[in-house]
Amino acid sequence: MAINCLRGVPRTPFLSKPNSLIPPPLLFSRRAPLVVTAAAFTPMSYDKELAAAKKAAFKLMFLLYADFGGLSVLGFFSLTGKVQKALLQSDVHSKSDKSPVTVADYGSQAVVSFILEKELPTESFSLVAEEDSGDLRKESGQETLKRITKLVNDTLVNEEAYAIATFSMEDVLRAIDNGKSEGGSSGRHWVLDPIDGTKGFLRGDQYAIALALLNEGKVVLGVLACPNLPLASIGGNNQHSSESSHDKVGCLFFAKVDEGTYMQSLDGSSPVKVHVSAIENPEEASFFESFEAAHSLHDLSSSIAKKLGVKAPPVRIDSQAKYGALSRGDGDIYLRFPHKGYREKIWDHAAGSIVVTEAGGVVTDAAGNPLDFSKGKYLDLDTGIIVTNQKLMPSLLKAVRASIEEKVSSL
Ligand SMILES: Nc1ncnc2c1ncn2[C@@H]1O[C@H](COP(=O)(O)O)[C@@H](O)[C@H]1OP(=O)(O)O
Ligand SMILES: [Mg+2]
Ligand SMILES: [Mg+2]
Ligand SMILES: [Mg+2]
Repeated sequence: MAINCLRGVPRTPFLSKPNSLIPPPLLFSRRAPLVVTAAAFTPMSYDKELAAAKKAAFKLMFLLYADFGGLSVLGFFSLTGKVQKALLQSDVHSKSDKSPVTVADYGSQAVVSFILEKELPTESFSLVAEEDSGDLRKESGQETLKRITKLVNDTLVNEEAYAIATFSMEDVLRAIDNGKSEGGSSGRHWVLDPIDGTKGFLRGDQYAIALALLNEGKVVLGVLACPNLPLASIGGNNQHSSESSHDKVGCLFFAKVDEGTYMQSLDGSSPVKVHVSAIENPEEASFFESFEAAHSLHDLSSSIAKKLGVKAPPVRIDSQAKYGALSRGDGDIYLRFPHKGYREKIWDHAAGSIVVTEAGGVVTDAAGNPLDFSKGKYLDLDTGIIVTNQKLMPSLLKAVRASIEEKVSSL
């Protein structure tokens, strides 16, 4: 089978829970009817939170953008883009699980942590994020820490409002360690994958900065910045492409609960609302899966695609860019079946899942259950993650069940 590998390249407002301090009979009494009801159902807009998350993601997009040439006028760079990019990609370390981590992963986590704290000073700050400072505190991590600190200072150089002349190495370590929260089902928690798809980043392929906010265990907003994703569709449908968008890369997706999903480019143009594809016939569908065979069972995906009658070859790309691409209808299905023993983390799916669901799609585990982000940093799920539009989901679930049963009985 030919493989398509991409390279380089208001509905009802959200209502808060009724105020539990108000005794239930009073809510319905004649003495205080309307006032209580209005106070009890204050809509939560998350406007401030979204603005802060977008600010952080845009800054990182500009910084990590594949070809900085046209953007240096904005004053974010002390180095030319190509040199900076080479530096970011050259300092690669291996974590205890053997996965790679770079100056960009650490730097991105520190920048997001600083910006959220500074932009939202009145809110209690909890961040569940992928990286920690353990290796950077060792003697062997000092050179890397210096590079990260320079990257953070270069990124935040124009932020006079933050009233910090320069960030020290200790400031950077503390900002990274802000990400140690465990999350859970109560209160608010930011969820961050500072570079999702580090392997794609290192290859010059797809990667994403993925930031989401949980409230009472539910994802209420998500921002997904994909610096290498073309503005034009990467699927066969090409519904968002125009002459000028063909060569442009750099897409930022954002979504708030019950308010839809939007996509914005780096050139300052207005956001456009996006929707998942409306395809109903699986034979016309195309599907995304991991570029890395070690991240997802490609043979299981191809068995599912065959059962569904999907004709197009898989589109294999790294990171949550798959969720972004699916949210604008570039493809119709995303299949993810990690190898046995792998535990999915919430930062690998929180932003992507709200971007897809607010665009009209459905995200479930292989048994059809919605993803539960309230259990701490891991997702506790059945076998894998499947994503598609509402029309295709019933037949996709049937094909997934049949393929998994076949696989189990062949063992
Ligand atoms: N062995 C693994 N199986 C599945 N996913 C993995 C594995 N190792 C790392 N990942 C994570 O999977 C995601 C990328 O998957 P893909 O590109 O295949 O969709 C990333 O979040 C990556 O982490 P990271 O954020 O460190 O890059
Ligand atoms: Mg990683
Ligand atoms: Mg990740
Ligand atoms: Mg990561």
